[in-house]
Amino acid sequence: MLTVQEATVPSTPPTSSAEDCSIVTRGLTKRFRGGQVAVDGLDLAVPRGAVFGFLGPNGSGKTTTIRMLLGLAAPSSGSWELLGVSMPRGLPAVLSRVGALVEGPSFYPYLSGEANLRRYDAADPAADPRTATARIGLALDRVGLTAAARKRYRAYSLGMRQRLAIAAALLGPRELLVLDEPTNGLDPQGTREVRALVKEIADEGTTVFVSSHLLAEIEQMCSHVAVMRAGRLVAQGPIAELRAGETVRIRVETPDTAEAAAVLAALGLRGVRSGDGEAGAELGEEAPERVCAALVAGGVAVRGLAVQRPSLEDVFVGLTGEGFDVDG
Ligand SMILES: Nc1ncnc2c1ncn2[C@@H]1O[C@H](COP(=O)(O)OP(=O)(O)OP(=O)(O)O)[C@@H](O)[C@H]1O
Repeated sequence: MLTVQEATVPSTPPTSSAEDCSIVTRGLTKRFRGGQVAVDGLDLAVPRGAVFGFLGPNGSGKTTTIRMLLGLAAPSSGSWELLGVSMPRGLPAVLSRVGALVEGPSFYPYLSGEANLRRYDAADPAADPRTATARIGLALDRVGLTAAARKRYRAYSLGMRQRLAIAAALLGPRELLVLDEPTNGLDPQGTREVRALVKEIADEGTTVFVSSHLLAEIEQMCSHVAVMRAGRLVAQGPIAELRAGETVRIRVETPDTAEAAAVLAALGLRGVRSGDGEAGAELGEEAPERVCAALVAGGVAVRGLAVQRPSLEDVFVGLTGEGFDVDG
């Protein structure tokens, strides 16, 4: 279920039932001491098994929300559930089922990846030292670092470093993985590695909640998205549903613009436009190859034909009436 909310209108709770969700928030709000409202009445519903993109420009409240979800910051008002358990009371019971990468763990450059994980695990009072070796081996395997386990951390590439940080969040079996801007500061190769890893982890059945200020990244990685702006939720839902409302257009490059427009109109296509060496229309249910055949049969010299799908950014602009002003 896609919900779109005006930044100025109080948000309505999403309709997904709480049992089907790994994260639910109701009216979650954080007001800092100076009076600044960083998160304002947030109603999130993160379905189990989703790769849920939490998207918003820098300063829109993503980290503050994640910190509240994990019990690292106290909300000013509102409530939330993780894995169906009411928080913050249930935190001790639930946290071992939740892996998180928020303020990236600091690793020792002179120790190997494996030794770093060993230290990290030893610092967790909830982790059983008797199973440490097996769990560390499994976590390294999951992030594809088994071969580099004995290599010193300082010799790791940026992507390997971030994968090790994710391994640290996977030192036990997790039902939910929360990643705050996991590709921040990575080169394109590292970004690809992390993106592929997130997909693999999700394929194994773990719900992944991942924040980013990069729309393209969320688009490539996630099944669902929530968009934040200035502490408020602007839209949330499955990306496929966001896309379902989009208008796909067909564009013909031709010197015969008037004739092309006539053929498009004769096919019953809506929104026909022509001029400046091209003609176009909304594709609707029509197949592009049929449009092409009709143009050629109609004597139109077709120099180029393109099906234009709006980017997710265009969809958001259409939904919210505003641009999505983010870096990258
Ligand atoms: N401890 C704090 N005290 C006062 N204001 C804060 C505090 N932490 C965050 N803020 C403010 O709250 C707002 C939301 O910040 P937050 O870090 O949650 O945003 P974000 O979307 O995660 O951005 P970024 O990607 O830059 O971290 C910002 O305006 C920020 O300056």
